[in-house]
Amino acid sequence: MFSLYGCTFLNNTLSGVSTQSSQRKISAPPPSVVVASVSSNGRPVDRNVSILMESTLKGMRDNAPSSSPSQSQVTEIEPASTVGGGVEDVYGEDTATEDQYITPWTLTVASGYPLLRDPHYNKGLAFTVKERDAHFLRGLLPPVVVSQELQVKKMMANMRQYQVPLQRYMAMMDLQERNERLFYKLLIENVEELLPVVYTPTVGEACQKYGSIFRQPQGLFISLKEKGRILEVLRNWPEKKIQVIVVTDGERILGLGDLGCQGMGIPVGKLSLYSALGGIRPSACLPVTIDVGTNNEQLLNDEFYIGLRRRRATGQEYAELLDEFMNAVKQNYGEKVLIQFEDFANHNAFDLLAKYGTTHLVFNDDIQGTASVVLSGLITALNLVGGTLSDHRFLFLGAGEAGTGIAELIALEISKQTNVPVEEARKKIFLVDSKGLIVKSRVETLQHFKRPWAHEHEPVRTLLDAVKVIKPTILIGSSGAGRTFTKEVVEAMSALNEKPVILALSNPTSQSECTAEEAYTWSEGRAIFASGSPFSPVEYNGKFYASGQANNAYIFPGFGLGLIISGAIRVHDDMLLAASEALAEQVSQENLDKGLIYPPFSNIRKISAQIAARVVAKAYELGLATRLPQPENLEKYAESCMYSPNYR
Ligand SMILES: O=C([O-])CC(=O)C(=O)O
Ligand SMILES: [Mg+2]
Repeated sequence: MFSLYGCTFLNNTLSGVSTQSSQRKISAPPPSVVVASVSSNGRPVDRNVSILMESTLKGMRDNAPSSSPSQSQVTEIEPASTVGGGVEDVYGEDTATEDQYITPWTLTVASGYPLLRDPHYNKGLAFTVKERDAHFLRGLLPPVVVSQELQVKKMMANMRQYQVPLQRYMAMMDLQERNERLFYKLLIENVEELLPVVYTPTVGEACQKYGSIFRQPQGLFISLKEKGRILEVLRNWPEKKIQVIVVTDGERILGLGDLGCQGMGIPVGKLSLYSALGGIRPSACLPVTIDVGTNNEQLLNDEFYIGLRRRRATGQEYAELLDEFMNAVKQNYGEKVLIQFEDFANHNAFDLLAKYGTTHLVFNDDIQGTASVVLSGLITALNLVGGTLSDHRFLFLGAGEAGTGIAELIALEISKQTNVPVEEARKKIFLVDSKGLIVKSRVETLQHFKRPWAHEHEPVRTLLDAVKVIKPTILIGSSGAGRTFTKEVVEAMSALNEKPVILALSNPTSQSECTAEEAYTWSEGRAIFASGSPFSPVEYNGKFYASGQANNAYIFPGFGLGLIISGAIRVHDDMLLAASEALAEQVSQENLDKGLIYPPFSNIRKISAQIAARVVAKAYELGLATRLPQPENLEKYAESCMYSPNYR
């Protein structure tokens, strides 16, 4: 028996080793990584073989200390059926299941050329001379050996050459497919510059053009054609130890509407943030797009469209596919896998969250993540505008997932702070939808998630009129409709308030309710402004105004990390409140002096660790954590669990 990177294996004789040209026998000089397997009895390799192989790899890949000398050690692993212990993940859990151990197998090792094509292990020019010899790379690379730091510098210089944002996006995706660690190092070290590339606003354009730019699968596509076979589809994914899934059905991609199957860019982007900002291992992340068709005529007529060419399934057909997916996920990955719902349309998002919130570890980023980020920004804004939350009046444009999600979390916080029932707290919050102010007389025709906001009030048709009669101190845009905070609206807010708080949350930039420049100009520099997508600092009357990015990217990576490392089995609203408070505490006096209500993204890993620590603490307090015993220093613990992109 021997130990490799914390995983214990039994030695045994190997037979039937493959000798394909790209693979070497196990007795060859030091292998780089184990990547392929064949059956010892000549039968074709079946799935169970690769499952164990891949989990084994995960152990090697993710658990290895960076200085581990055993990287070039020859590895012998017993036929799977007799391996007892399974593979421990980073949190010390045995994750392999019985049926992963049934087929006898042997292994071959990849080295040489295929190693340079494997994004998980490729280091490009950073392979040292010793590594080049050990892994049969001599001559395959030019002589120079460079550091990862120099690679980052070169990539950033290249990246800055591209004028068109979508070219930068594609360059980043290429890098992710070529050298994963370099991709994450680049992203982490240049987060403020690259976030708008891999995330909003550019990811929106990427989704719109996904059919044309599609090169490699970056996630799983589960369409109606896979009905009855979703478990099988999940098992086709090469990574087996999944901890976070971001899933969309593409019906409401950012504020861009129904992009069908091309919504895949969103789960891919969100999960790269999970790793870069929240430190979740890339191999533990699974992007999923459920394709039930699209009602987007333009896509249906686009010859490059990559999805099902049919109108959206609804009702039972839709519900059954989703149900099969949710059950298959639990069956395949256990109950502690986090499923993040992303960019579903309102008519499904609330129902899915309610339905699976009691049986799965689920989180809706658009309802809950955005709410937590906005509440945090408002808690911080109180330092600039004075008063407590309950002293303020809130007006929303948009009564969908984000609008009602934020409104509810604000009401919960007010209710907690002032000891009034949440129904009472809701009365300070008004919402306007496409038909005007949501009021009692409309209640019969309202969707269920809008009903708690139907207050006694006379009908009001427009946002401007609503501002005039409600007299809000805080105006929040979450409608997905761009340029709806007009000059008149911002001026009305500024006439009512010395420092109007204006949040234009809709994404991407084209859908923002107003620009930073408009907010500062029309309010004569008095607005406390933040937006979902980033804006550059604005000069007004000789003074520069920077604005914050009120985007759920501040919360979901750390929130998810907290859920995972505590072994949480359910999400609870109190965890969202804890996350909001943790984020608010990260805003410094210096930030506040500049009118910023969010901390800079450059500190995001530290911020995520703080958020995770608070979520972990809350999970234990609520009895929802399963990892025992509770770690002592939660922040240190969270940091110690975070993925590092440095080469080993
Ligand atoms: O993706 C983003 O930037 C924020 C978000 O969840 C959305 O707009 O749907
Ligand atoms: Mg979203």
